[in-house]
Amino acid sequence: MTENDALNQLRQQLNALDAQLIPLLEQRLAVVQQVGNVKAAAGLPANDPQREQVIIERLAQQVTEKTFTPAMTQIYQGIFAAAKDMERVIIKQEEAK
Ligand SMILES: C=C(O[C@@H]1C=C(C(=O)O)C=C[C@H]1O)C(=O)O
Repeated sequence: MTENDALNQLRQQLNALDAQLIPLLEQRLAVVQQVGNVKAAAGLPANDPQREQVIIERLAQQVTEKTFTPAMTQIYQGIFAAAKDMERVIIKQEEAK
């Protein structure tokens, strides 16, 4: 197998994994949208660092390959940032009403 074949095969594995991840991330964003609606109604801020800390600690327990923990934490920090941006849009829309 050439190096190019190996790269293509690995990228196909990534494509298959992404095909599983994307619908799950979409489901997560749909729940985040609902959280944004609840926070907007309750006057709560998007950012909840304590809750994020709990998620980060749980993922550190769940990750079986411990050398992946920093990368996984980084991924989740990106997820939190995107979630909070979405929530802030919802909260702002509610405040403008
Ligand atoms: C979704 C929430 O809002 C924010 C986003 C989080 C997330 O994406 O899991 C966690 C905490 C909050 O900073 C929440 O408060 O549960």
